[in-house]
Amino acid sequence: MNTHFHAIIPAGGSGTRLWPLSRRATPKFLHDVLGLGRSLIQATWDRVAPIVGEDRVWVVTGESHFDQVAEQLPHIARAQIIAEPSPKDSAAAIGLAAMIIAREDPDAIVGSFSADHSITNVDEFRLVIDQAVAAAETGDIVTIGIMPRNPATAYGYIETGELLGLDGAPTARRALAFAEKPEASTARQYVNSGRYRWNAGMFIAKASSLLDILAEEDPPLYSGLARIAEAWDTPDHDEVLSAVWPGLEKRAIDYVVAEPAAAAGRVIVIPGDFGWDDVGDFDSVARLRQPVPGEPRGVISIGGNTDLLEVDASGVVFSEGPRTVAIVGLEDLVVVDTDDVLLITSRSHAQDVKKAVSVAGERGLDELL
Ligand SMILES: Nc1nc2c(ncn2[C@@H]2O[C@H](COP(=O)(O)OP(=O)(O)O[C@H]3O[C@H](CO)[C@@H](O)[C@H](O)[C@@H]3O)[C@@H](O)[C@H]2O)c(=O)[nH]1
Repeated sequence: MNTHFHAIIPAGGSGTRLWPLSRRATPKFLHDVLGLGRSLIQATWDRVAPIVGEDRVWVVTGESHFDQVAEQLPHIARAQIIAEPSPKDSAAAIGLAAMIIAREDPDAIVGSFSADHSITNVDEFRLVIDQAVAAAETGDIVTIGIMPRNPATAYGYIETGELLGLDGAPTARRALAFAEKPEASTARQYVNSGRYRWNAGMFIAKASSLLDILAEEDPPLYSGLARIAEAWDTPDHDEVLSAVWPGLEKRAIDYVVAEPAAAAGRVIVIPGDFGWDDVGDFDSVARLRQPVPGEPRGVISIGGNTDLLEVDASGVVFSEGPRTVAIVGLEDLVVVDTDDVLLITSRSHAQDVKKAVSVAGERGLDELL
């Protein structure tokens, strides 16, 4: 075990495509979306804590989710749950954690692992992360590239270049560029070329390298975070945080660190094929719950004490209540039954659920968001 390797789990995405299960007050990472008996953030902890050691796992989350995270992860030190006053996207979240870690451990290597992903082959994941840590010793930013299964438009793509022949990381390649969420036709070209991989949103790097790039690319964000990190364990914590945080720009780590580093030839990609999925929508939930890939079974029921009456039907039902749900003669249906919202859609429209959330927002139905 590399005793300088720390895991950062950013837990802040809104998960609107999994609404009304995922809400502002209880985002998707707090739910047992996959029916594993563990929420997505607990499953993330289960994967990364054995790799880095329990005392080197850090979570960055909204202030309002602090208690729920602490309750779900009883083995994390409360000082390692970094609470944000408001969402400022992944660059601020990961940057602040990296600064706080680097103050304690200047030789730290940090790896960011989303709180809401699914990985089915954990042994292979571990081997790939071991390679990533070895590659990070070069001082470059290391990312994981997943072999695309289809021309998805919900992911970023990484253009891969030559094999680097690194010690401890035999499959490492140079990453030439990132392309965030391309159009469908561009995504098809990428997949057909065989040179592109999905960006799994994992970045492994020396904290000092990551922070140097952040400082160069976005000086105001860097200096704001540096002020906060400096005051983190001091009596000035609250005052500095509330003075500086609201003014920070919302930017994703992909734009602030990964893309400029790739342009400077400083990103390494490790190919990873370990059953990765970002559990982005109900279609992916239904797929992940299939016992046999590609073979749909009847209706999958998750949560609650729901009795399910299914006749010639398939799809996925989430229910928080005791009501019986009957589905007759419908294929690939998605039903989510909560106290105040009933969502009915199909797996093929799963991406559009976020539009319902926008409509609810426009109508001022904030209590439903
Ligand atoms: N703490 C905190 N975390 C945040 C915030 N915003 C985003 N995050 C976290 O940062 C990670 C990525 O953010 P997303 O907003 O979910 O990114 P995305 O649109 O899915 O795209 C990224 O991930 C894809 C893979 O899932 C990539 O394919 C894509 O290129 C990109 O890296 C997630 O773990 C999310 O919880 C925030 O304000 N605060």
